[in-house]
Amino acid sequence: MARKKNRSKIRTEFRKKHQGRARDADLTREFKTGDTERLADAHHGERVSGKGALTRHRTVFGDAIDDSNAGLNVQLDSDDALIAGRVLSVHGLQSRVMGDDGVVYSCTVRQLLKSLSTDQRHVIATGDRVAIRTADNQEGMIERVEPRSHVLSRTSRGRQHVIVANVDWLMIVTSAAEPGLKPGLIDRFLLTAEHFGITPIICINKIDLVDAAEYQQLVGTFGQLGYRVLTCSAETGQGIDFLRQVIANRETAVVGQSGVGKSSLLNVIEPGLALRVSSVSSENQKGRHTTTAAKLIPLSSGGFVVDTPGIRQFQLWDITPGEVSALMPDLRPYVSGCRYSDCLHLDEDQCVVKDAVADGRIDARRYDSYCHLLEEDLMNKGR
Ligand SMILES: Nc1nc2c(ncn2[C@@H]2O[C@H](COP(=O)(O)OP(=O)(O)OP(=O)(O)O)[C@@H](O)[C@H]2O)c(=O)[nH]1
Ligand SMILES: [Zn+2]
Repeated sequence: MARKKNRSKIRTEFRKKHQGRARDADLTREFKTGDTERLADAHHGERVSGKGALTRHRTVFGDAIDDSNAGLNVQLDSDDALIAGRVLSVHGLQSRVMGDDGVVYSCTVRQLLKSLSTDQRHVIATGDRVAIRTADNQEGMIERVEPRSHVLSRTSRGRQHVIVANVDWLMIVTSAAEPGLKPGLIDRFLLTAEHFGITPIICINKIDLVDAAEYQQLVGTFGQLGYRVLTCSAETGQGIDFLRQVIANRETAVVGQSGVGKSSLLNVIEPGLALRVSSVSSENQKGRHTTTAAKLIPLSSGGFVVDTPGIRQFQLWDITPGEVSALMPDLRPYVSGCRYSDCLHLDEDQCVVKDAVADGRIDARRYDSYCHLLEEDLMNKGR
């Protein structure tokens, strides 16, 4: 009996050991024969092919080796350890990466990654989650880019240009007064959020300047559509604790018209940031999105905000007229009932959306906003 037990134990141990070796052998074979690297990369999420000397193959596949293989990792040289980090900003071939150790490293990009053929103009985007190999001097090399979740991007000459990657929230800042609230602008930013699959939060700032009751109906309309709306004041501090909680441990892109108080809000959310607050906006930021790079700002509560001129005015770059109604949760349920499958719900016959507006099932202001957007912005594009 004792012998039996022993044998089964030995078999189990042998199997474990053997499986470990097989896995190791597979990895080694892949790279030793490896003039073609097949980083059909569980990490990068893209099929990749290219050439390169892969002396550090175990590191590349580091996460793919499961715990039962921990023994293999122990044998690695200590300098083979990669640090996870977030790309704070990209400047040409250099990126600033905040490592999980809290240190900001100036990083280059590994040659193999640079040579990857992707749809993006740059392999690395602000907000990317990366694995870096570091040296003592706060310099490093980006070895791996993790798959991106939501991105804000725009298409330029047929190529997707990622402005910022891995964004959770789109914080749409408006002001109750000075400048007065523009619901149509909120609608546009909501479409942007819907288009990119990013959760919007509508912040009505400068609530100290008005009677909050004025906005109850508007807040109600957005709330009924399932959007989160909050009123706040950077001046009095109203709503700030809540806002701080909402964005803690998230990545939040901040958008909104000039002068609504974006910098002021961020300064009270994160004392010490000292973002410039301007009483009058003198800068015309139109078109600046083409040149202004996004920057991630770490928050002490965890998470990051992205606040750059290029993102602030960010809206509707890649949305076509036909897509808009599907991005509006109040119009969406009706669109399939229209007579024409390509109905734009403007002047067409037997339009179910227009019927729903006529009998109050769709808010008339929202429909108005939809018409304005299509007729004045999207259908005039390029004129
Ligand atoms: N009364 C009041 N004034 C505010 C509030 N928040 C900001 N302001 C004022 O509004 C003005 C504009 O604030 P900013 O924070 O610079 O606005 P911004 O949205 O960052 O503007 P840009 O940088 O031009 O995009 C400043 O004079 C602020 O002091 C608020 O909650 N209440
Ligand atoms: Zn229609």
